[in-house]
Amino acid sequence: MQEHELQFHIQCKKGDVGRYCFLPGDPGRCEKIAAYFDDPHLVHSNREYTIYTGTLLGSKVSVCSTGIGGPSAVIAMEELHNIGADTFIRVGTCGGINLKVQADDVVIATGAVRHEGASREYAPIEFPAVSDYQVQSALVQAAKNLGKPWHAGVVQCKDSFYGQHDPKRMPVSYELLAKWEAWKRLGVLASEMESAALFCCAAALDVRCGSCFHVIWNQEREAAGLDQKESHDLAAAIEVGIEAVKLLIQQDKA
Ligand SMILES: O=P(O)(O)O[C@H]1O[C@H](CO)[C@@H](O)[C@H]1O
Ligand SMILES: O=c1cc[nH]c(=O)[nH]1
Repeated sequence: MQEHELQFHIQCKKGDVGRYCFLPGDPGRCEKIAAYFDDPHLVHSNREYTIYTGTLLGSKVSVCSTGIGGPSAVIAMEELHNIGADTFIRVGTCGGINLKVQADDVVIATGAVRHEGASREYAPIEFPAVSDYQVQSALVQAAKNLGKPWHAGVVQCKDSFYGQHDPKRMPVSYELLAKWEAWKRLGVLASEMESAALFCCAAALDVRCGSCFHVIWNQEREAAGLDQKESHDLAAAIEVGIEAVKLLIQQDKA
């Protein structure tokens, strides 16, 4: 598809989006992220894809929601890349796994477990789903600059939200429970759904991608009787993402 044509799913064309794109799952998060831009405007909304564009430090930036799961996330990345985007930051939510990860913390992904399907159509399973080093470093620096509680490490991605939260009821519980135990023993920080596919798609397209997350809860802390906290205020994760893009814009200009 040509860059001047409307992209099939996001219904945008070259000029509509910036080089830097935020990728939340929830379309309702786009307006909240765009509120941090200078001169934000709604570009288009189609299916799960809602797109706003504005500027940060004078550079054009956009936010495009991706919906839930890898397949729709990589469609967004492919089509945004077709029309000029080359730097992506997923600002998502996750559920903690590692006991040190608490509700309201910010998790920054260094890599993602590929327990999902979409990444397999980009890279053989031996290939690691890792975030871009520059984006990852900018996210860590941003969390430090803003004084937010943060953790950097591996996140787990899967295709079934209820396979994470109610694995015993699934016919393949033997596999889900055994692998979940492995993620715990390997120190995996948290569970979400899109980064593995996005990181592999980014490698295939030769673009930069990183992820940061708001921790909603931690089912392992709850199971251990440590707490039952739940938080739905994503402000810290959004602010870390915005600050990271500002750092990247400054580095790219230099
Ligand atoms: O809040 P978002 O960004 O959608 O991210 C997480 O929330 C959804 C599941 O509730 C999945 O998309 C998961 O990755
Ligand atoms: O527990 C959670 C929370 C958000 N997203 C997930 O995929 N899992």
